[in-house]
Amino acid sequence: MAATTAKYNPFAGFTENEDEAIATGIGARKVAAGDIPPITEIPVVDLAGAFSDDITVRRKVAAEIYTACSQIGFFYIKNHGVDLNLISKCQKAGLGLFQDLTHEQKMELSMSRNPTEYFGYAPKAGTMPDGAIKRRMYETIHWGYEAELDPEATGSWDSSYNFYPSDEVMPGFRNLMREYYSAIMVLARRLLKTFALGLNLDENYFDQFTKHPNVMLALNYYEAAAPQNPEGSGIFAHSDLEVFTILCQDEVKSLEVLSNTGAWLPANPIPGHFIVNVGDTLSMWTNGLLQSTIHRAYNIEGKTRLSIPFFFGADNEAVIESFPSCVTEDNPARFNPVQIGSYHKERIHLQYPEGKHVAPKANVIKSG
Ligand SMILES: O=C(O)CCC(=O)C(=O)O
Ligand SMILES: [Fe+2]
Repeated sequence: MAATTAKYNPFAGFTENEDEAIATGIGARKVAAGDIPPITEIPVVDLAGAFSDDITVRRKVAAEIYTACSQIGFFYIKNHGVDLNLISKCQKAGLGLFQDLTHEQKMELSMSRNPTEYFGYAPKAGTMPDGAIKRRMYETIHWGYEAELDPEATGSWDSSYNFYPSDEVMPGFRNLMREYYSAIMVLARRLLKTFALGLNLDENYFDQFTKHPNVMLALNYYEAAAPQNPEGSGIFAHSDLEVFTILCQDEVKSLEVLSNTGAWLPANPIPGHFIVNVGDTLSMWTNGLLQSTIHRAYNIEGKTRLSIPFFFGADNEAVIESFPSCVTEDNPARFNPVQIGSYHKERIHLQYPEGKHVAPKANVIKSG
């Protein structure tokens, strides 16, 4: 076993200690040296070709993404197919949820009321069942998978775990967010095929692990904090746990990505672009070939900020075990296999201990 197996802690997840996150998280493993060039910026990929009917055009984009992911694990995408008008409507409505609803109205949607899943609203600091306070630097709301919103769904699914403000409280909000959810699922399914192509796998290779994916759409709301108080608002250094993340930022600069030089690279918003990053699951599946990179966001520009991350995770019963094609004599298996359902729950629980920690449901797809 390579030395990284002992050092890597798959549950480092969300620690408030940045040095610990960097030392034990899966991110930022390849240090610039020898034939690994120092990374000084996050590449921009034109995704139009990924939707082409021509496989050679699709392969070209896939190769570009593979390079970006093997070096920094983050890339911007343009021509991603999601309507820009829809995005700005969601950003406006999202701000409204945090700014216009009362605390009581938000708490009606609380994650702590969700019987089984970590979906719903979570305030900036959560009170845990044991009375302890969990420090978070942002407010958030999460929604999980609905087969109805997935172009490649293989069945229907109970979606009662998703809490939305009612139409009386926020007219049209639920429909709008679900429209965005559908659009981003189309993009996510396309990205999955593109990752597969870049790895020289069958384009549909990931289908076997993503029949009822652990997908989560979130709105993160960050209050304005003073520059001298970065921990007043933001998100601590971490790597994402899922397969990949598609992040929609507003115009406020905040996100930073840990480069292989040890420097924090700004990942400032570019209008009309999303940022995509590799999560721990994809990094482990590819035996570290693709990088799940540590990132953080301190909101010290003096403005409130809303980001819309979309996390694409795999099926509960799937196992994260390096793909055979990614294990070689030079790169022996680096990670112990983990089952996705329990891994997800344990990692998410670290960040949202007010959610109920019940055993993950098997991904039984209801027919019809
Ligand atoms: O808000 C951001 O820019 C980053 C959010 C993020 O990293 C996360 O939710 O995992
Ligand atoms: Fe993240």
